[in-house]
Amino acid sequence: MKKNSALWRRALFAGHGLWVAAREEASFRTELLAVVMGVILLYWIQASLIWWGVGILLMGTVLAAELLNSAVESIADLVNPEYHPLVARAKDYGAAAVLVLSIVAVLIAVLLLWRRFHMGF
Ligand SMILES: Nc1ncnc2c1ncn2[C@@H]1O[C@H](COP(=O)(O)OP(=O)(O)OP(=O)(O)O)[C@@H](O)[C@H]1O
Repeated sequence: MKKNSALWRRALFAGHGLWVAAREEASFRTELLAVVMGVILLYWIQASLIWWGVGILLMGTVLAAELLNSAVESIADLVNPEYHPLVARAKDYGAAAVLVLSIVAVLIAVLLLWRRFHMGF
């Protein structure tokens, strides 16, 4: 496999990864839905620029973590398609990373709403 291909080709590979994840991974689709809801929420409460920045950063981080988790799952399934406790551990760690970031995102959304309706911006 040729390495370091042209930028446009690498962007195509990345776009293909996004497309496959959206098609194959239910968790990724759920998180895309959460991102749409997050954007609607930020728009609805007329969030300030800094909160838009925080929100976009968090949403992008959750999506990126899910993609990395899916990458780990694919490699684990390739290396060992049968049950193995280390595969379980690797997959559970990946899922835990996404869970931690998702909890952080929800807590920050609650903080944002609390600030918006109790203190304004
Ligand atoms: N080969 C395996 N060996 C041991 N445990 C496994 C194996 N495959 C899956 N598991 C267990 O099942 C869980 C779900 O794995 P699966 O590959 O189905 O991920 P998923 O449902 O796509 O999860 P996610 O929502 O994180 O993408 C893992 O976290 C792990 O505990």
